[in-house]
Amino acid sequence: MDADDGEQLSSIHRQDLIGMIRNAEKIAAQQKIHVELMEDQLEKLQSELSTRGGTGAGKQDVHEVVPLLHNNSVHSLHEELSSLRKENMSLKDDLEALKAEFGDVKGTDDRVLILEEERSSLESALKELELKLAVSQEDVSKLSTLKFECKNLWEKVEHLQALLDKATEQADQAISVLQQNQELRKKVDRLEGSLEEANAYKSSSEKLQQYNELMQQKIKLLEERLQRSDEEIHSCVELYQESVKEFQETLNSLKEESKRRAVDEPVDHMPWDFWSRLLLMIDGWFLEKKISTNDAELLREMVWKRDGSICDAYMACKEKNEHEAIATFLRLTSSSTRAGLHVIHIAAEMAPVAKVGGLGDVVTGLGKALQKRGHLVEIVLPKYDCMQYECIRDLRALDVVLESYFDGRLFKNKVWVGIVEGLPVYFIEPHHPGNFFWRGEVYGEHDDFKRFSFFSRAALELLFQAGKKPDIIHCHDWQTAFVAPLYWDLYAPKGLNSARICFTCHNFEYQGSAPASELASCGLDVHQLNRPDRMQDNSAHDRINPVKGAIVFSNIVTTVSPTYAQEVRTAEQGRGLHVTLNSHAKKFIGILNGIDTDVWNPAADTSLKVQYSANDLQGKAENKEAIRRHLGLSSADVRQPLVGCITRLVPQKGVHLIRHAIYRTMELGGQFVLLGSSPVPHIQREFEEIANHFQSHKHVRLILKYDESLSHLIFAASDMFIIPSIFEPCGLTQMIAMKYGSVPIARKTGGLNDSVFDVDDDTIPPQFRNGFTFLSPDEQGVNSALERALNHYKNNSRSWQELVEKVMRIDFSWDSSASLYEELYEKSVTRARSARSRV
Ligand SMILES: Nc1ncnc2c1ncn2[C@@H]1O[C@H](COP(=O)(O)OP(=O)(O)O)[C@@H](O)[C@H]1O
Repeated sequence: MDADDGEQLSSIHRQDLIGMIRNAEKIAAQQKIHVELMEDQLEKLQSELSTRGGTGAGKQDVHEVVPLLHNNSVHSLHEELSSLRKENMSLKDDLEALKAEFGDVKGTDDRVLILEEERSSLESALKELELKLAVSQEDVSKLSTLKFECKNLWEKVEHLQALLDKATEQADQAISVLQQNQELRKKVDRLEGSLEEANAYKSSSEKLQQYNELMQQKIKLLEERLQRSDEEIHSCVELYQESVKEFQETLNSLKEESKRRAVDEPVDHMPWDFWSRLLLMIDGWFLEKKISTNDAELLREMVWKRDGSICDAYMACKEKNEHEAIATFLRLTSSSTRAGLHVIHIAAEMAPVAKVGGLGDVVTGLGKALQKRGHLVEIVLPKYDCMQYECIRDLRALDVVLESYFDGRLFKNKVWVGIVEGLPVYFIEPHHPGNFFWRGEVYGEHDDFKRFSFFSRAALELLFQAGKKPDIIHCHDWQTAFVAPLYWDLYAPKGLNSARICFTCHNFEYQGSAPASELASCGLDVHQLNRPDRMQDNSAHDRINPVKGAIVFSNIVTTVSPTYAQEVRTAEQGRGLHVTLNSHAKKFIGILNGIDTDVWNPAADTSLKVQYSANDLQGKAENKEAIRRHLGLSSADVRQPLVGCITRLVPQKGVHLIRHAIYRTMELGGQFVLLGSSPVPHIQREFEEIANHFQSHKHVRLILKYDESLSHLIFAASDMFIIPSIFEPCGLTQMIAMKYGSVPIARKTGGLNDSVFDVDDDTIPPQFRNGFTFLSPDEQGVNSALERALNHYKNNSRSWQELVEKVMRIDFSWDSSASLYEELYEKSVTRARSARSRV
């Protein structure tokens, strides 16, 4: 509107100015004409005057009149003229000024044009704004409907929230009911267990009663017989005297025979390495087709019996070439008798060459213990790139190619032999493009299922092609669980049928289940095996479960402690397999692991600063001092208790309770050393932060790595050892700790419950009490045991020392556990033999 006004004003002003100019010009023109007319009149008058002045007489008059006239009119004319001129001049000036003003007006015109353009652009912008206004008005109307809807929704949400609150309340009630149910379930399970035991006890006491009656009858008979024989005795005395003579003669002949037998006694002075080397040499000859199956079998048995003649033969041909050596050995292949069982372990771990956890310790410890008891024990392992090769003696590749089936074709394998801890070991190196055991790790690869199903099949193929006739094939954990179905489905029909299968599950948390189709790669029939009573996973029907397969297909199923064997038969700890275990309960048993006392013996442990024993504990104190110095901990107080912990840092081990124990020990005035590492990144990070926090602390140190020799030092140096596991199938560290005089503080679960008994528990016979235990897996639980232990240590040093000596003397060797395995093996083999002979 302003622009319009301006424009209007300026156009009026302009027109006025033009009008004024035009008027001025008109007036100027008229004035000019007027001036010209006046000038013409003036000229005419002048010429008239000059004419009149020429006549004489008359001139005087005229001169008199004319000058008057002339003077007046000319003067007025002049005045008129000059005023006209002035007027004209001022008009000209005005004209000039008007022209200048006109020029300004023209400039104004241009500005007006620009303003005009601006106005039109403003106009279009205005239109746009109007449009937008219209749109936003529409939006506003929509918004108000939305607001309305929103309000409605809000009311509904509030209503739902109320319902949710109600539902949560009900769910809480349901959970508490569920928990009560679980408690009840547990109680029922326990009662069932007790009932079973009571039944067993009842039946055995009934048998005992029958037996007593029988015995009494027998005693009666014997008494009668005794009376009769009294009478006979007299007559016999004579005979006896005669017999004495005869006996003397027999005795002499027996002495002779015993002398002869002594020559055939097993050679005990040769180390196990020697016998294993002999065995591998014979197997090598057989696989390289240099000796026959029969000869190999006979020679193996001689080695197995530690026969003196085969030892002599080896000594005799030490310097000879292979051909002569074979000839010497073949001369020995005369008749021989069987001594013990032939046991072959197929496993993914073996300490110390390929150890990740307790499984490795079991394979070696049990293997050595069985070997000592007179059984022939062999181990089959994958040939990992990351093995401790320095722990293998006489490692060599056999000149033979072992072909085994996988994914529809045959793959070549290289077979290596070597001796580990005195045991003969076969290492299988697959020539498969997957480079299965060339990963720098034992486990944790994306294709573990493939890697270990391949290995299980190749291991059986090796036994088959080597013509072995084992009594027991013992497989471990899900990695070699495939052996059980492979043996019965594929190898027993081929002729490798002498064996019973024993499967040991070291931890039911790891079951290796996979999509069913993956089972076909190793040659198993998916269709036949993916069934609820065979290998089908109990919670996912399109998956197969190798551990379940081994439970179903093995003759003996064991786990690593009696308490864990009970625990895994419940829904909570069986991880889905409790149903399977319960339906195969007859062949399922828990046997507590032992520890390898050749490796874990403070009196002979070369990793220690000073060796020591229960009879002389001075060395233990020196090791404590040494580790404090080594780790930069304070040594100011010799009596300050040191708590140790060596573990994989995984949830099973109660990592949050370990963390709590570190801080609580510090508060109670103790020192804490943790050695451990975690495959779980966030746990590893969390402990790295704690380690950094205590980096230069005087009383706490965390070493986050795997370090075998440091572990020996910590066991020896610590006064107490904490194991707050959430669940623990067996656990070895509590036993190792005790062997080294470190008193265990442990949660009552699995194998810990079978090996650690509380010093304050009156229900346990005093001779078995050996540590501090707690039941509830929480901080209060840890505190209660930790505080009791530290108080005992501080306030009763005499009694503490007695406790240390006592725990060091407990026998945790493999001897008793190996004898239980031996018994299981023998029973199973005997059953199979009698079944075969019946057929
Ligand atoms: N960081 C470590 N460094 C050295 N040895 C370790 C470490 N962590 C665990 N170990 C050893 O591994 C074995 C653990 O066996 P066990 O107690 O049965 O637990 P798991 O088999 O569940 O790991 C023990 O011999 C223990 O000394």
